Formats: sequence, structure tokens, C-alpha cells
Amino acid sequence: MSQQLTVSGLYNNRLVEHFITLISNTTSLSRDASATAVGITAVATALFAWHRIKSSRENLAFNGIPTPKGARLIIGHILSLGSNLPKTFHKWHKELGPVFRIKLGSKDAIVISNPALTQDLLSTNGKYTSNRPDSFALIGFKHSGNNDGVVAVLNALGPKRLKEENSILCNEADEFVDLVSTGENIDPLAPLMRVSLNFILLTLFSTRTTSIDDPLYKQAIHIITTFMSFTGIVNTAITLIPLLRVLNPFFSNDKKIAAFSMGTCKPFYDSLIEKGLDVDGDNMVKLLNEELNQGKRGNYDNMFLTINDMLVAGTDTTAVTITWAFLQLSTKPEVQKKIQEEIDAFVDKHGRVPYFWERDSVPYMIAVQRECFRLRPTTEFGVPHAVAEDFEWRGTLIPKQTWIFSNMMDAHMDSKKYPNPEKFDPDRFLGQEDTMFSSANRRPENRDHFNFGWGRRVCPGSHLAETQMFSVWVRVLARCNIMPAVDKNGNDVPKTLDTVSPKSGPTVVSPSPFKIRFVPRNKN
Ligand code: HEM
Repeated sequence: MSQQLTVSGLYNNRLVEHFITLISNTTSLSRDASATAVGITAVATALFAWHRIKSSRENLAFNGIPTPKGARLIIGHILSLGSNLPKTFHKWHKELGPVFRIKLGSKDAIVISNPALTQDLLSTNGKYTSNRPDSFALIGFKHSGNNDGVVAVLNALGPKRLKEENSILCNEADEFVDLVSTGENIDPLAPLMRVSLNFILLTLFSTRTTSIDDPLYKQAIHIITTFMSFTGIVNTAITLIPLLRVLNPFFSNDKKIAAFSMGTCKPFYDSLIEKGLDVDGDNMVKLLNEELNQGKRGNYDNMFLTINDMLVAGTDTTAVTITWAFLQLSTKPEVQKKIQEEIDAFVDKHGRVPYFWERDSVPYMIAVQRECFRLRPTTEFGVPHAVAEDFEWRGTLIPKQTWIFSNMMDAHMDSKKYPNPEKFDPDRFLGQEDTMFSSANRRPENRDHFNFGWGRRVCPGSHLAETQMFSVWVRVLARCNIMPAVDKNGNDVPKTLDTVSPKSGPTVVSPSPFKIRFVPRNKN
């Protein structure tokens, strides 16, 4: 026994030693002592080799990427994240630099803020960094790497097709203005969600909702917000704590989503698809069914993810972006006035407001849109990427399945790219005439902002989002002044980015409820 322990002692590893003692204690009871010694030595050698490989890999892994204090066994940094994630990450960036790593339950994650480094990690090394996390909740996102249906649909909805479909966007935007331009206090988020939702519903199924009380609206928004509630760093990380998953298998997001997908989403989508296939004229489900099912009716499971992707990724993103921007505009009458001068000049000449492809007639409005979007990103940390296989990045091994979050909040406050980043200064974007869509595919120094993500995963719906945002902005500002809400004595109750808190949790960060007014303009 003492001899065996001396052999194991060479390895200078308490765990291995303990393991060998354990085996030798049990085996030496029933076997010949020398055979046992050989067996134990073999096991110890194998364990030692495994341990050395593991520790040398661990030493190289994340070599040089700092990590904040406060990680605990099993839960990692979850308890240190706090309730205000952008603030916590900003503090960690200040302490540790533009790249740091954290543990979210059992998961390794990298948070990166510097745009040039993010470009290098997520675009130049996109071959390794373009997966989505296995356990990432959004079914559509999770599978769009393998199921490129949604990207195909969105490509089909490219600039040319969107020009043809422009009247749909304009009609929806006009209806929005008709509805809200009462001068009453109103929270614009729900009616703006309806604008985005209707466009997707009309394009896919040739149907639309008639109001925010329409059961179709309610059910669609229920599905979208439920999916969204499964996402977000903290929500997802908590479901990754192995112990909790063992105690309660339903703690796993996957199980919750699977139950929700089959029980709620499938019947909803099946019925929409059936109706979409029955109508006269073209729509996307007819094309999809032709392509995927050779036009056969009855089973549409293979269209489900594409449809879900479109609805979930395309509805609240755009609506939330416009809502944050209108909040910012509501306390900036002088900015609105300058935009309205541009729009009015166009209307005087052409008898109508400009379309998206005529955006060079409203350069100041475009610059203001970009500045609002910079100051309040729609997703604070993008949509996480996951590492597909171990790879070396700047002398550091980044292990397979590491998650990567790009910190949009900090990237948009980079004072080299955006001098005086805290200041609302649309002039910084004047002269950038290209679309956000083309800017999103440029090098970071030539990009306007980073809201549409990175590399191979860059948002395929950015053109649709931008066209829609344009239609709504131009129609609202042509007809209304956006003003603060008033209290019962008629006094303004101004709200700003500092006083309307973001609803933390899901990936898309919507504002807590707030009200503003759309007051019809008196052009004289
Ligand atoms: C202002 C509105 C929008 C914002 C801010 C936005 C932002 C994003 C971001 C940050 C990503 C992840 C990029 C990355 O992984 O690096 C993404 C992905 C995606 N977006 Fe958008 N998006 C918007 C509108 C839309 C619209 C209107 C659609 C289509 C209906 C859409 C469809 C998608 C899809 C399908 C993906 C997943 C792509 C993939 O995983 O390969 N998005 N979006």
C-alpha cells in the first residue's frame, strides 16, 4: 500500500492520489497485490496524462483575457451581475479593458466592447465564432444556422421587393398616425408593434390585425414576448446552473420552449398557414410551401422555424427602436423642427412625403435616426454568438462553446469613434448617405453604429427594419409634433432616456411603459 502511494505521490496531485487510494483500498481486498499495483499505476498514469492535457489547455484557454472577481463555484458570476447589466459590464470594462471573460453558471462567456476587436473576433474569425449557443432560447435563432429559410425569405424581401411592397409599409404607418395623432397621452409601443407585425403578417400570410384588441394581435404578441422572455443573459444563464437543472428538469429553457412551441405556437402557425394558402394572390407561405413541400397541404412543420424567426426577430425589434427614438424626440422640439423643414420642402415640391429611396431629401432626419439608435441600442449585448470549435485568438485559446457578447452600449460610447459620446449630436452623422443596411457590412471605422450585429450573423432584416423606420418617422413628423405627456393640470411631464428605465431581461430591451403625445401640427 505504501509503495502504491509513493508511485502516486510522484504525480503531486491530491485528487489523483485520493482516487488511487480509493481504488487500491477496494481492489487489494480481493486481488493479488502486484497485479493491483500494475493496474493502479496504469490508471494513475492515464489520469495524470489526462490531467496534464486538461491543465495545459486550461492554462492556454483565455490566457491574457482577464476576469472580474466574484466568481463562485457552480454559479460563476451570476450573483455579481446585479440588476443593471450595462452598468456592471461598463465597470468591468473600466477595470479590465475592452475584453473580459465571465462564467455564467457552467458557461464561459466573453464580453467585448471595442469595435475593431469585435470585428476581428466575430467577423475576421467568423468561421469559428458564428454559431449560436446550444441552449440559447430563441428557437429560430438557434436553428437559423442550419435552417437558412428565414435568410432566404429576407433576401427575397430585398430592396427591390421592398420597393414593390412599400405601399403596405406606408399604409400601416399612415394608420398608426391616424390612431395616435389625438394629442392625448399615449404609450406608442403597442401600436408600433402592430405596424411591424402587420407587415410580417401581410407578407407571409396576406392577413393583418385590425387593432391591438384583435385576438390575432394578442396571440401573436403573446408568442413573441414569451419567446423573448426566454432570452437574455441573466435568464439564460440561470437555466444553465447544472444543479438547478438536476433538481428540476423543467428549469431547462429547452424543455419550456419545446412545450410552448408544440402547445401554443404550432396550432397558431398551422392555422395562419392554412389561411395564407387559401387566399388569392401571392404571399411568402405559398412560395415556402411550394419550395419545401412541393405545394402539398397538411404538414407544415418544416416551415415553422422560418415563420417563427420572421415574427420573433422582426416585430418588436423595429417597434422598440422607433419607440426609444420617439421618447428622445419628445423633449427635442428644435430637432423635430429641422426635420419637418426638410419634409415640408419635399412635400411642397412633390405633393407627398418622401419614400425610403428618396431619403437623400431628408439628410438631417437620417442623421437624427442614427444618433437616437446609437444612444439607445435595441439590444444591449447583441444576440450571443457561440464558438464552433477551439481556436487561437491573439495567443489565447478560445474553447468551443464559449459565448460571445458584443457590448453595444459601450461600443456606442467609444470616444474615439464618437467624440463627446454622451452628447446628443446628430451632426456627427451628417454626410453619411448610405443605408444602415450597407453600413452594417462595412469595417467598424466606417460603420455608423453596431445595432445590427456582426459578420456572418449580421441582421438579415436590417433593410426591412430601416425602410419601416423611415416610413413611420417621415409620416409621423409630417403630421405631428411629438411632445411630452401632460398631467391633469395640463403641465408637461417630460420623460427622457434617463427617466424611462429599460425593461431588463430579454435580448431586445424595451422601455418601461411611458406616455408621450402626438399633437397634430399647425403648419401655419
Ligand atoms: C431595428 C430593428 C432590428 C434590430 C436592432 C436587429 C438586430 C439584430 C441583431 C443584433 C441580430 C444578431 C446579429 C449578430 O448575431 O451579430 C439580429 C439577427 C437577426 N435578425 Fe434582426 N434586427 C432588427 C430587425 C429585424 C427584422 C425586421 C427582421 C426580419 C423580419 C430581423 C431578422 C433577424 C434574423 C432572422 C436574425 C438572425 C440571423 C442569424 O442568426 O443568422 N431583424 N438582428
